[in-house]
Amino acid sequence: MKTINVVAAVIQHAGQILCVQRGVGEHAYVSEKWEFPGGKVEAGESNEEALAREIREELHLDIVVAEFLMTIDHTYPNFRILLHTYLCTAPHRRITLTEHLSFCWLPTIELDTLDWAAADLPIVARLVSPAF
Ligand SMILES: Nc1nc2c([nH]c(=O)n2[C@H]2C[C@H](O)[C@@H](COP(=O)(O)OP(=O)(O)OP(=O)(O)O)O2)c(=O)[nH]1
Repeated sequence: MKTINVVAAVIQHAGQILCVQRGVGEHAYVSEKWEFPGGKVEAGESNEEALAREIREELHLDIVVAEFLMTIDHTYPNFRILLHTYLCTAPHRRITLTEHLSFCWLPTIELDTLDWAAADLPIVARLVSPAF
C-alpha cells in the first residue's frame, strides 16, 4: 500500500483555529470532510517549506510555522498517510479559498463539532484536551 507524507497547519489567530472543508473527491472517506490546510510534501522540500508553500497556494496566506505538534500514522482503505502537524500563526484572517468548499475559524473547544477526516481525529482530540 502506498504511503504519503502530508503536512497540515493548525493556524491560530486571535484564539481561533482555521478549519477548511475538502471538496468532493475520488475517495469518499475524505470527500467533504474537514481538515487542517496543507498537502503533500514534494521531493527536496522540508516539512516547514512544504507547509508554507501549500498555505500560500491554497489560501493566499503567509503563515509562520511555529512548532511541531504531532505525526499521525493512519491507514485509509487505499493508502497510508503520515500526517505531520504543526502549530502555525497568521498575521491576519483574510484568506482566499482556491481548492476548498468552505472554511471557518473556531475556538479550540468547538473543534470537535465538525465532521473531520479520520486521520485528523487524534489531532482534534489533542487540541480540545485540557492539557493543550
Ligand atoms: N491537507 C490535509 N490533507 C489531509 C488531512 N487529513 C487527511 O486525511 N488528509 C488527506 C487528504 C488527502 O488524501 C491527502 C492530502 O493530499 P492533498 O491535500 O494534496 O489533496 P489532494 O489529494 O486533493 O491532492 P492531489 O492528489 O490532487 O495532488 O491527505 C489534513 O488535515 N490536511
